[in-house]
Amino acid sequence: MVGRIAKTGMVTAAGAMSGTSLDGVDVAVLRTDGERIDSFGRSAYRAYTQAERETIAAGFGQWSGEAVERAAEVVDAAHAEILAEFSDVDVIGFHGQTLAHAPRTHGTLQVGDGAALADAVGVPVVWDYRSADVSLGGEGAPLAPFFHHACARHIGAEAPLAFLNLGGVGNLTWVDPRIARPETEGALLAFDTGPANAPINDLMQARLGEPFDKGGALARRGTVETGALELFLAEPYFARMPPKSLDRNDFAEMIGLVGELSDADAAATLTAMSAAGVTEAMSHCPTPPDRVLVTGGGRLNPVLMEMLRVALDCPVVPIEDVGLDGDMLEAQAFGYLAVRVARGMPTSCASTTGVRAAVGGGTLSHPRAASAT
Ligand SMILES: Nc1ncnc2c1ncn2[C@@H]1O[C@H](COP(=O)(O)OP(=O)(O)OP(=O)(O)O)[C@@H](O)[C@H]1O
Ligand SMILES: CC(=O)N[C@H]1[C@@H]2OC[C@@H](O2)[C@@H](O)[C@@H]1O[C@H](C)C(=O)O
Repeated sequence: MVGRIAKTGMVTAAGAMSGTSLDGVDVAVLRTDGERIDSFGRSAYRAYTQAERETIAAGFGQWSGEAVERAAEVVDAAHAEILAEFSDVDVIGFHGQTLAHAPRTHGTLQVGDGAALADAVGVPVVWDYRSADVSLGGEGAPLAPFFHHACARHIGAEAPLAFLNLGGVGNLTWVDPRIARPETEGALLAFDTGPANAPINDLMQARLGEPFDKGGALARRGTVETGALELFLAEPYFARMPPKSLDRNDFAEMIGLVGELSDADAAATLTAMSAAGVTEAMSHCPTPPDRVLVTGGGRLNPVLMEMLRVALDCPVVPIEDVGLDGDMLEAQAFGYLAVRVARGMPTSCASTTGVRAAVGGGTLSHPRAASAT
């Protein structure tokens, strides 16, 4: 039936992700049955303009009101534009844009209207991935771990390994690929490691009017201020047992810790903080992973990568080393999860978000014209 998703077999999904660093929208296609990855397909990127970025950023940390509505309009329009080129897929996974995330108190907010997007593109859309998990007591994040598990099996990994996403916020997934189902106890442990690029970007913007520290060039010229690093590591977040998750700006005050330092020393110290969050995280892994596969923009920062290599006891490599796409992994994840949601399969469990029982989070919206047939 037009606009319906086959109940079995491989389907083609496009995932769309707008991450916390607000560079733009990533879209990536894959073929999957919601369990196994068959193949990866084409991808596309739609950058936000500076004006769009500012409109979305004005909504950060807010739960409702005009700034949130304006941000949602920008997110909807950008996604409708880029996804118009993907109307040939069976299902779209639409993450939306996280504006605020406080699972224990307020909940979690990803703006973007998946029902309207389904109508606009003419393809079923899975969206609002995090709310169900939060309403059942989970953190609502991270959600990529079930996909990381599928990736580990796809690349033929035979021993526990870790996926590290270094976006605005960092998140780590420890995977035992020998366990067939991600929701089985012992297959996964996942949580946010701490800030990754967000404080570095904020520093660069505030001090130099640049969006990020390209190639870690500024940090490379600086010296790490160990006093500030120690204060950072005293944050109770690091001692907390996982699962745990963060909002983009939860560590925004870190900029204050480096306020008196030169630009280069401040950049070096914030970069060291990101690496230290990951080092702390490794101590929570059930067994030492045999390697860490790094995804997200932070893998392109050689200073951050060097700090991780010095601190960790196993190889730390960009995820391209195993043939995966570090720019598109999150978009692929939400395409993969869309198929799972459409087929009633779980997308998170106690060891990824802390939710009591495995849950399939996400709303499936069919294009209205198609569902009327
Ligand atoms: N060449 C580079 N050198 C240094 N840093 C880089 C480079 N390229 C990207 N980055 C950093 O990576 C960031 C983008 O990372 P990414 O696209 O993974 O974030 P995101 O997906 O928006 O975040 P999240 O995963 O938290 O939602 C940039 O804002 C920048 O800080
Ligand atoms: C609430 C939210 O949007 N969290 C994001 C953010 O960006 C990285 C980290 O914090 C992770 O928890 C999550 O994104 C990835 C894609 C995830 O859910 O796996």
